[in-house]
Amino acid sequence: MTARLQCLSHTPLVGHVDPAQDVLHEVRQTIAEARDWIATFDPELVVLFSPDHFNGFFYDTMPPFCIGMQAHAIGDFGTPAGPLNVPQELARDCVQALLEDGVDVAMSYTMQVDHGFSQPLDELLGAIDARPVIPVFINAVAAPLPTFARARVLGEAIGRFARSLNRRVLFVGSGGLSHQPPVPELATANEHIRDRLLGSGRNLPPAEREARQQRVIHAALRFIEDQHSLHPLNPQWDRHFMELLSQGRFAELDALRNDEVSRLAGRSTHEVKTWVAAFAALSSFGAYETRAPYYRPIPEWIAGFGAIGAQTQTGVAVA
Ligand SMILES: O=C(O)CCc1cccc(O)c1O
Ligand SMILES: [Fe+2]
Repeated sequence: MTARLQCLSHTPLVGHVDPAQDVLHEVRQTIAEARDWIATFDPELVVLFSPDHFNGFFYDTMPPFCIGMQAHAIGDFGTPAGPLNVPQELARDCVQALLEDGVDVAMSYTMQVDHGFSQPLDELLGAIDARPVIPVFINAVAAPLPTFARARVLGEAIGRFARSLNRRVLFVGSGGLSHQPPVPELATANEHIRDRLLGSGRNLPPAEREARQQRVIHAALRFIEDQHSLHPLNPQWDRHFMELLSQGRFAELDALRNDEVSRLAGRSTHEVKTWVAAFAALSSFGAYETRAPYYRPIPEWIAGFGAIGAQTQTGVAVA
């Protein structure tokens, strides 16, 4: 009964607006090393926690959390498109176990996902369908948002389910850290954007998809020149957050307030709830130790960019 964890920032700007060669190299090394570490573990099941960016989930019915029984990546920004390898029976068992455990989640048999899911699968496992994966969506952009405490509760319950399987399980958290790319908000949206956020954005016409991507690319180019053109990255907050996770300080993570986090580190920082859920899941297997922490603010990617691995402590029996 063993489990590992890998958390990793994502950014669709890779290959569109890249940092200097040495930074790029450093990030590639970090990811390559994590990929090898995962391959050595040879996980039989992956549980991937990720947000969405109004590509698969909209305000027509926006769940705080949703588990996919089947999922399809749209391939935004040139990320891999196509079906994920979701073990449907197992995903269904997971939903049932959560409901019986007192954690209500939504489910989807037609889950549409974006770079938040496809990028870590591709980078860490080699392809989006390389290994069986249960995709777990956490709403990180459509206010009002779930709390940090509920992300922790969700993670712990998924961890208990995973532990009952007696398989090698890898938990992955995708997104963060501090950042605020130009993701629209319902409160300030014009009529057209509002319509898109309410659900008509599910399958954007190609020209509008392209315009949307160009908007993000241009925001990144501008952000390199002026780091106040978007909410500034906050390395200090990011490092503190990674420290809390490393040390398993879940009470302090629970106490993080959504409005405060948005104010300090940017609205999309809520993506880090995927990290909280992943670490909470691992904590259900017992005490853990972290490995290979990486952090660097990368304005080219509009991201406080981080990575960290963790595994249950060797020699510590799980009760
Ligand atoms: O799809 C979008 O509009 C947002 C893209 C995006 C940009 C930078 C960092 C991210 O984490 C991210 O998701
Ligand atoms: Fe994101």
